[in-house]
Amino acid sequence: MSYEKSVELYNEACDLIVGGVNSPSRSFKGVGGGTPVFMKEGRGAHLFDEDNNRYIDYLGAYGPIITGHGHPHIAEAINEAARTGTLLGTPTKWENVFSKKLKDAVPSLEKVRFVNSGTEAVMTTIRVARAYTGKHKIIKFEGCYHGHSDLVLVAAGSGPSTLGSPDSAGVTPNIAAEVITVPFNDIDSFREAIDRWGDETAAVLIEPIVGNFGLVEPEPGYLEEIKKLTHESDSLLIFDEVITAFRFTYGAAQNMLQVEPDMTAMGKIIGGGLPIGAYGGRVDVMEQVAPLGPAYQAGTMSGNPASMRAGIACLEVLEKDGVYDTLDRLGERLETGLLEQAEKYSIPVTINRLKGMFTIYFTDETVKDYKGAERSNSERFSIFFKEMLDRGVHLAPSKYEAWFLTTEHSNEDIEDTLEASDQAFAALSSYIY
Ligand SMILES: Cc1ncc(COP(=O)(O)O)c(C=O)c1O
Ligand SMILES: NCC(=O)CCC(=O)O
Repeated sequence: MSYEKSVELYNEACDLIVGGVNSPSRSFKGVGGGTPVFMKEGRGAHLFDEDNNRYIDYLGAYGPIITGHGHPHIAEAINEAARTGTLLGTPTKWENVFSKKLKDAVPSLEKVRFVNSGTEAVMTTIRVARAYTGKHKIIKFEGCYHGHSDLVLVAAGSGPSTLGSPDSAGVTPNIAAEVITVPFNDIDSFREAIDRWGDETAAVLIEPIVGNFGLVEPEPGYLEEIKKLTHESDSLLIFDEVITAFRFTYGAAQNMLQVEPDMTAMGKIIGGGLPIGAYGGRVDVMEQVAPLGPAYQAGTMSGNPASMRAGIACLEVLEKDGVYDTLDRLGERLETGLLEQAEKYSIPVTINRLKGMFTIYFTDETVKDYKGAERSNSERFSIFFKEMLDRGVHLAPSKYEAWFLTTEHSNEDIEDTLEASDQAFAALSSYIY
């Protein structure tokens, strides 16, 4: 495949934009370097780059694009918002319509607030928890990523881990000292942390199903025990469902897992591809927020009609019968095919999958925490990634991310992907053996 135009654009971008990208996850540093592909169009399950190469897309823009690129129902909602005012600076009925839709799907959201990104949503839940409890520290889990606000850039997975800096520079030691980190799926470590720090802990912040050191599910009973211990120490439980909300079911992961947090942060899918974040939870906790309470949070762009209407339209697509079963069926076919091929070429892999989201780890061990994901083979992932890209399959350029299926992937896309992966595994085995 020729990437001439991407190379040209990337060189130009490097002169103009720091690192040539507007989010570090988009650089190819995590896969040994190279030129990120410049896309000019997305259509359904496919992307088209500036050199007119076509890709089957499994990046899904890092998760939001669950209904495929340019979905007509969402496009129509955005067009309508463009015609009638993208930003009015007053309340609009769309905020009510959308809040009600979210609340109906996720009952723990007694009250909500819309913001503009997952980062903002999580950042604010922490502030609100501090206001409510009068305590300062938070407990988070190693390798979970919660956006780029200061407090959560400690032991962060995803982009920070990919670039080898899970603890960001520029976060002051005082702030870092407010964060206690424990390994995911290890209840004894959590118990020790809460025994030691519970009296000072405002909130326990967790991805109930992890998406940032690949996809990792909680072990049975783990979240229930976390919730019990958190409440025993008069701290609040916050679920970061920025990736997981509306990913596996029409609702949040908490609906499936049957564990309700005190507050939830959301983003990605609920914006239908436009910038969005939302947080919500128990009414007595949420009433800490201005103008009712003393915790300040605001936003010029918050609740803008375009994001609201795109989000509502996206949920209207997702609430149709059979959407999540289809994602599951396509995911299962891919998982089975990839495992068969890996075995054929004697390449040890582990796949963690839930419905239409999965991660392939180049390791023979079960991956249940960040350390396990970290031990998986980076070099093999990088080779596989590039071989797939060259064959028109677009994945996230990091072993810590996931593949995301959309409602627009067809059986043919899956079979074409498996044809490409068979060749990618063959090429990889020639590097190894
Ligand atoms: C679980 C989780 N929380 C928060 C964020 C931050 O969201 P955003 O990139 O919209 O700020 C992300 C982004 O990937 C995420 O995966
Ligand atoms: N899983 C982590 C992300 O999706 C981050 C995307 C970005 O920061 O560009």
